[in-house]
Amino acid sequence: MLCAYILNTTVTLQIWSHFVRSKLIKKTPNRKMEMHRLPLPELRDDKHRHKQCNGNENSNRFRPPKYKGRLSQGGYVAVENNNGANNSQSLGSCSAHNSSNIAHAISFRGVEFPDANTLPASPNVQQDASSTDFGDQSHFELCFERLAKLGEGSFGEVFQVRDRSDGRLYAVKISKQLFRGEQYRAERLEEVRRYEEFSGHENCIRFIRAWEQYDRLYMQMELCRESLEQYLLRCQQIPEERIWHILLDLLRALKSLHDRNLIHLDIKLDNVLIGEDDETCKLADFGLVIDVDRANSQHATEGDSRYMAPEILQGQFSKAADVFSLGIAMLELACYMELPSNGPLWHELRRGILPEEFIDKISQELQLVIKSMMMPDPAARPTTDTLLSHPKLQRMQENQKSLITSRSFRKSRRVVYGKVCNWKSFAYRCLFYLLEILHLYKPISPSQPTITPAPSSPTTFLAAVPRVEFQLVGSTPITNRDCYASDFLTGDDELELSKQETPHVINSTPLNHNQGKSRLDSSRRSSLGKTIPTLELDSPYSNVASLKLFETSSFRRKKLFVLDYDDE
Ligand SMILES: Nc1ncnc2c1ncn2[C@@H]1O[C@H](COP(=O)(O)OP(=O)(O)OP(=O)(O)O)[C@@H](O)[C@H]1O
Ligand SMILES: [Mg+2]
Repeated sequence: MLCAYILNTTVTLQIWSHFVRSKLIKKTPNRKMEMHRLPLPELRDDKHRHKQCNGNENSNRFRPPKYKGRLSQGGYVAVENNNGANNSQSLGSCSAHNSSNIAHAISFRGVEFPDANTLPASPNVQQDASSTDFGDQSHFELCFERLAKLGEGSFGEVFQVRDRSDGRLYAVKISKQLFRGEQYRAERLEEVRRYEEFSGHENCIRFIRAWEQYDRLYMQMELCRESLEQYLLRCQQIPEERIWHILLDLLRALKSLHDRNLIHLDIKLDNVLIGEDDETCKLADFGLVIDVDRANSQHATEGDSRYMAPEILQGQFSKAADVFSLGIAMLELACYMELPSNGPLWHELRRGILPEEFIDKISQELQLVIKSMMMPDPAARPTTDTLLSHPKLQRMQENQKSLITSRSFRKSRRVVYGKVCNWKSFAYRCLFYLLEILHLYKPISPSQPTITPAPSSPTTFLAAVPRVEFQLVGSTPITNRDCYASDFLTGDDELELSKQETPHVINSTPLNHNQGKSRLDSSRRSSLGKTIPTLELDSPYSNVASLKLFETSSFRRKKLFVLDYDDE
């Protein structure tokens, strides 16, 4: 009996001591104990990670610590999203301790660019701010609609997206690998610093913002048409004048890097993008950019072997290496030549032997420039400044300058004229107002428009129909921008096309300026055009026009509603 009592008391005491110990440990965690736990295996799959973080508070222990505020040595600002609702967007299913699940803005721009240090609230969050359960949706998924994949490199995947807040199109690069550790993360974040640094340059990609979430880096930037690689594959034969322009753009971009003692180390056709204007070339992918001095003292990463300068094999990193890469890229572009990544031809190209069957296709002037850029000895290669002072490139720069001057002159003339017109109309209005007060002028009261029966002549018909303003969406086929629905429609409700019983399509202003015709050749028209069945073209002028719906081939894929005129 006594034994049973003692045993019972011991067990109870043990349970109590265990309970008290576990409570104490929870309040004051034993750091040593935590540190001696075996590390968790790194999980690559996001889904697995999320499941784990649901059930395990310590799942974030072996992730790199998150920096809050500015680092001492020229560090970055990693700011938690200021929007309260946004902060909780990914906490719906994960522990609040998991800071990598919260989207952090990344910026090196400092306090003078407050926008860069905060993430905009996602439209979904604004809609339902009371709710904290946003599921597993990341900031990217909440704020952007993913439209297409634009490309992929060794570090990231790039998507064409639509920003839900402003409806505009952008490119977002998402790092392919999860941050493996603080060193790897710091390397990836360096790209943000460089993108921000060169964002204002005409020949570098315009950068919007960056953030990190779920141990990945996201970079939002301007959307470009295509890379030079894609452009070359599409065009194959690029006119030499265009090659010179591309060279000029890239030399300018490279000069701005070299002036800051930085080297790109990854110049190649894939990393040059063509801007929205379809002309300007922009340098992208600043992932390997490094300070020249640091490159030789520390480990710098070499880029694509097809474009690599020979001295990189000996670990010599210099500005001349970038000049070599640009030279060989120009050779590829001008001669439509596939560059080897190794083998005898690789070595020949680096000994200054350029295959004649390719190089003979281009002018002596361009040949000399490319050969000088590809000199085996880095010290013998021209600098970006020397290259920019080449007579041909000088002439081109002067032409561009005078073009810009005349363009800005025309623009300012338009602005001044607009302002004068505004003042004129303001003065007239004042005058009429004064005359009205003095009873010297009486404004005519608007009368109800009367719709006359069917016209006997086109001119009387046109005068009778009230003019409803109608703006054609999209690009160029018809240059007179303002067309009027009443020019080609009749009926009770001019704007509802489907309700039109027998609409009249008449020979109106757009036809007189028959610009749409030259844009699309007839074969393309017949394949793209879809006549709208509800429109019967029984007007006296229907022999000249029909209404068609086109889909443009522009990369923005806007649906355009254009008028097309059939002659037959
Ligand atoms: N802003 C953009 N607009 C359109 N396409 C883009 C844009 N940025 C990148 N791309 C496309 O995505 C591809 C990969 O992008 P990027 O070169 O930045 O990735 P990466 O992983 O760093 O590449 P790399 O293997 O060269 O290091 C580019 O070659 C280009 O085709
Ligand atoms: Mg790249």
